[in-house]
Amino acid sequence: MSPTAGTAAGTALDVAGVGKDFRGLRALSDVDFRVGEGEILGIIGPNGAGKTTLFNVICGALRPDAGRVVFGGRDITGASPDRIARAGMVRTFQLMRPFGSMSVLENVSLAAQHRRQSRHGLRKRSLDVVERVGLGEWAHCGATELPTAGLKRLELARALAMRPKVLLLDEVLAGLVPAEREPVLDLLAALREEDGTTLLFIEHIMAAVMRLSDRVLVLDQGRVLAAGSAEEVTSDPRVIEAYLGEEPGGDDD
Ligand SMILES: Nc1ncnc2c1ncn2[C@@H]1O[C@H](COP(=O)(O)OP(=O)(O)OP(=O)(O)O)[C@@H](O)[C@H]1O
Repeated sequence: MSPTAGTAAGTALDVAGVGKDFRGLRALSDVDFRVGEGEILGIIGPNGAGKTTLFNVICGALRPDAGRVVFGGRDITGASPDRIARAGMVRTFQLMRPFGSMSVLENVSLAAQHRRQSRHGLRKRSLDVVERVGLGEWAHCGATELPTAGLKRLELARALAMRPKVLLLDEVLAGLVPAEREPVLDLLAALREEDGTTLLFIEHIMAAVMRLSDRVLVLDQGRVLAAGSAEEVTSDPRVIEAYLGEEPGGDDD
């Protein structure tokens, strides 16, 4: 990871001209955007728009064919996911993959080991995070005993245990009923308010996008179709045609 000149102060993430092809299929094309420190960016777009591919490129799971990714002033294009996570950019996955033979706390501790800390510090950090996501009562239960909402919280806890500066959330609300979504949204808002965490979140549930985002990026066919406040993008006729028109509101997606 080499320092990159010219990154504006206060920019957490700079994605510049990113392109990605899968055997001739253009999944991302010239994607450009910046995220400020402590900003919350919602990412929306139709199925296949390239949202998850974008996360994979940012987090090092995929190497882009063009462009670069600069995190905290350092060019991380092509760095390994592990190295990027250690540097403080962490993602959650749409499909949760906890270690079923381990307890909730053990799963979180394992993630916490990514950041160097004492044994005592590690246990304390893991317990704090388990409490924070509301899984305190489940700490010593097997991870596979958790209901869907609990698995989502565990996925979030594992990411938080790595003390992210930038957190990328891939449909963290999917599969939750509205009453289960509220505490997760409150937690995400608190992460920014209390910890200053920068958040990027892919989401189909527009009520959540409207509530949480400072800014919204709309992807369509691998390109940035629009970017702006939630109000701006949701009233943009191109966005309505490409995405919102097909599934208005999306509250129970
Ligand atoms: N590993 C891969 N190999 C080949 N094609 C891929 C691969 N990953 C994604 N794609 C294709 O790239 C395009 C973008 O997919 P991606 O999963 O990034 O979209 P998305 O916006 O996240 O969609 P969804 O909302 O359905 O999750 C799609 O056409 C998809 O089929």
